[in-house]
Amino acid sequence: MDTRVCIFAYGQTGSGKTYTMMGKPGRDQKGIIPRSLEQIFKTSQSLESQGWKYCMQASMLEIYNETIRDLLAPGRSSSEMPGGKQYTIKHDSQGNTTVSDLTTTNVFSTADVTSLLEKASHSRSVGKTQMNEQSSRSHFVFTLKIFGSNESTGQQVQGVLNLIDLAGSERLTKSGATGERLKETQAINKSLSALSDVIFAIAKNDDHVPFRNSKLTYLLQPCLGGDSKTLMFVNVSPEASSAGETLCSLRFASRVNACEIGVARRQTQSKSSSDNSNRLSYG
Ligand SMILES: Nc1ncnc2c1ncn2[C@@H]1O[C@H](COP(=O)(O)OP(=O)(O)OP(=O)(O)O)[C@@H](O)[C@H]1O
Repeated sequence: MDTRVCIFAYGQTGSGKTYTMMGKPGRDQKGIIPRSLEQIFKTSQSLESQGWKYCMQASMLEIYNETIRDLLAPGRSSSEMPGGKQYTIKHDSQGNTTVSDLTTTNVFSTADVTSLLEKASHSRSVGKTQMNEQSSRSHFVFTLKIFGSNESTGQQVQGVLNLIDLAGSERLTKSGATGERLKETQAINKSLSALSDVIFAIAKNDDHVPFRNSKLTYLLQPCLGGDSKTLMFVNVSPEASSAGETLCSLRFASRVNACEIGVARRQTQSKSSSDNSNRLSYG
């Protein structure tokens, strides 16, 4: 049985999505990723006394111009040309997702994850826009797979946590994008609108949900809707010059927040787990 969770950071370029998800390493300003991992490791340790043993596997990828890149691949650096391996996404009948050839690393502590995050941040596609000196030009997806087994009761549980730093939503004129940057911005905007199409199709209970319209939505298909839990942070910039973008982001947030897209069911039999959420939470 699987518990699947997605947490997104959405917003205009430079509004603090990466800061929200990663924090500032080394300055004790932790983001959602290190905080979640700390919590997970703490909880797994506290459950040891009840016979639970956990195995955790992390992977990190980015989707840049609709192409998957493995951020933990040996020898990977941001100067590498895109292309090379063609990573393909597969879902099995149980809703387990695999990406072919993607590096998956066993992690045993928060320190392990921190060093992987550092490695991944050096490999991420960044570029300079008028809005942000170090702008993320890709969607970043951190995935933690958790396998738990209880020696005394024989129970087994599985979970998947996806933490996603989306590429910045931005209007072409404002971002100052030309050439490659323009192509990137168009790809980003297209995939963000594919994400909202999927969310709203699930909310409306449409027969067809267009998961296949972008790599991001196809990758996350089993983790969106159904029994899964999804949370979205919307980051906005307080500057007056960003008012137009802020309004767009807030409009998007209020539409998303109005979505009730399913009932998140508790999937584990662990006596200690709480079941206080029966609604997918957006916004
Ligand atoms: N709450 C905050 N406190 C302190 N600094 C912040 C905060 N939010 C953002 N920053 C800083 O603002 C700058 C832009 O933030 P960040 O890179 O997180 O934006 P972003 O939304 O991820 O942008 P992009 O989409 O272009 O990648 C960074 O230098 C970041 O450290």
